[in-house]
Amino acid sequence: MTTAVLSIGSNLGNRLGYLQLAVAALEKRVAAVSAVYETDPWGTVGPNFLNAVIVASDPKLDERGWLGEAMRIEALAARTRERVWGPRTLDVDVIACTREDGTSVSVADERLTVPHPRAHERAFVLFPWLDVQPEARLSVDGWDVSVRELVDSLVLREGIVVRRTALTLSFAVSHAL
Ligand SMILES: Nc1ncnc2c1ncn2[C@@H]1O[C@H](COP(=O)(O)OP(=O)(O)OP(=O)(O)O)[C@@H](O)[C@H]1O
Ligand SMILES: Nc1nc2c(c(=O)[nH]1)N=C(CO)CN2
Repeated sequence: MTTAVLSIGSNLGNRLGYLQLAVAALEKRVAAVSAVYETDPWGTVGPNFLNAVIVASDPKLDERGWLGEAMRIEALAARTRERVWGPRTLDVDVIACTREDGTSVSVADERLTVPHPRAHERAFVLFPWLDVQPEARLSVDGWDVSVRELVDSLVLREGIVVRRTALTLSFAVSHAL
């Protein structure tokens, strides 16, 4: 059993519909879903994104299984990769992964890096993450830091660059996994 923090984003087509597709595709494994945020493109140009964060648990998946799920769900949204960080119907990233005993997964190879190596500098990940795990912590360059502190320092440096919307994503509540 592992629990994953997944970041979802869309800036092409029916953005809210694609985020909802991602939540629905995870079915009863979804434990929590953040608010939906409208965000300026970070590190790229193009249309604004809608972003959110999902917490999901699965008794059978490890971190590589979650990457497989992320890719499966992107394929459901007909995600294409024309250029790096180009507009996309749906992006699903594995931000962090925790084992049943509470320990955090740490891996880095050519296919998968967890925690996600750029999560700590992305307001579009950190703000929604705090909605669903207010006490979340993240390993950054080997240092264990609170996500709230990361958000506070981002706000000091860049100001508020994400906007919480009234849009919502619905999910099936599971009581027994
Ligand atoms: N934690 C992770 N989550 C998702 N993909 C990852 C992760 N670590 C490594 N990858 C690899 O990154 C590859 C490229 O992913 P993708 O094209 O979605 O990048 P991106 O989301 O546009 O950029 P970024 O990784 O900066 O968010 C994937 O094929 C996957 O193998
Ligand atoms: N606002 C925002 N900017 C981005 C996003 C994203 O989801 N939201 N994803 C990126 C590559 O994964 C690059 N830049």
